[in-house]
Amino acid sequence: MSTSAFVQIRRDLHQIPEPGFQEVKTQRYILDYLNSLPQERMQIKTWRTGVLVRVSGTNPQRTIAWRTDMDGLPIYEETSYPFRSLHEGYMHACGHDMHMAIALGLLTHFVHHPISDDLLFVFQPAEEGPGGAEPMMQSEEFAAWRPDCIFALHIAPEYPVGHIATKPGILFANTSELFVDLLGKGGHAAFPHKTNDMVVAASHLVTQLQSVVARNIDPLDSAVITIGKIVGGTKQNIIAEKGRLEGTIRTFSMESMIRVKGRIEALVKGIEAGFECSAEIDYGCGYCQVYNEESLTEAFMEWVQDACPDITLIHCSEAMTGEDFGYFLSEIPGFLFWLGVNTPFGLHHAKIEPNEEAIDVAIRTVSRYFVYLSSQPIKA
Ligand SMILES: CC(=O)N[C@@H](CCC[C@H](N)C(=O)O)C(=O)O
Repeated sequence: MSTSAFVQIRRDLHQIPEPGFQEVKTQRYILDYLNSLPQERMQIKTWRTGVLVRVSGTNPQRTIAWRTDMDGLPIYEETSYPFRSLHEGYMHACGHDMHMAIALGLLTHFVHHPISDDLLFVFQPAEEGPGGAEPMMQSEEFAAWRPDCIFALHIAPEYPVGHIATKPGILFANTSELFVDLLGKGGHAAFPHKTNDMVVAASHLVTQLQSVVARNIDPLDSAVITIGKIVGGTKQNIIAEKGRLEGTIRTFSMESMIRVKGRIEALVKGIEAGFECSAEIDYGCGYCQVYNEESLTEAFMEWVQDACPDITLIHCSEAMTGEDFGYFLSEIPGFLFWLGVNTPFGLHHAKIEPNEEAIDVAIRTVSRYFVYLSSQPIKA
């Protein structure tokens, strides 16, 4: 199959972004594509809206896994693409369409050119939330095919095509979603003294939250609190009875995560007292850090340096991004790397247009890496 076929696959998938655990059309698309391939070496299972595909090797000593995420984001697309999202209000703005096309490209390559080891392709739902990796790992379907090592990539808008960036050890942060619901007393805009205004309370809370990272976390450690959504009120002359903040917390250490949550809880109590309202905190889903297994990552970086003259390797720093791929890495050795896609708009931006040439770069590099890895003795 030619490279442009996987660009077309990416475009097809780009048009049908779906929220976590609702990737029904995406799963159907993947299954239909798999049906078009020679079946002899493949075993296929579904798990919820995910797909697991085992490609048998010629003389397997181990199982090497490749994981892609599948879900889209609630964003109104603003790209210049003729193949824009057909699902209004949803967009593949985090590159999962690129990731899936790359995974299908790799899978197709190995169906036609098997290596000695078995391969497992993991199409995992709900990376953006509520998190598909952890329950998928606990599933019977995954357990029956549990791999010996696992790898993944994530597109990186800031790096040129042909650049790969990673590092041993921690690459992405621990995350926790954050939802705060405030309940006060609504009323007429002209009589604020008879109400408890939750727009004002929510505004104070957003401002106070800015002090947590600045004043409660060791400056040599890192943490982020982002409030990405604030909801409150119904009309310009009605005082809002309810307010809601939706955000996310990122930390490198679990100690900082506990500290941040403790401070948020204290500030929310202060808001309850100060604004005579009640509040509820919900931490939604949380992901553990992405920790790249040191020896495999170092060996991969050396291999890229020595064997891939077409690739520029970047030794990057860790980032405050989250990824539930961290759950796989908490039990199975492997790593994640950034793949340069050279676009001025960042991840989660309505205008992001990753350079599709990166699809071929990734298929070429990872397929060569798996051939290399499969030729290496298994370490005791
Ligand atoms: C790669 C990436 O952008 N991942 C997401 C993961 C989000 C997890 C969860 N919904 C949260 O917001 O905490 C990210 O935002 O880093």
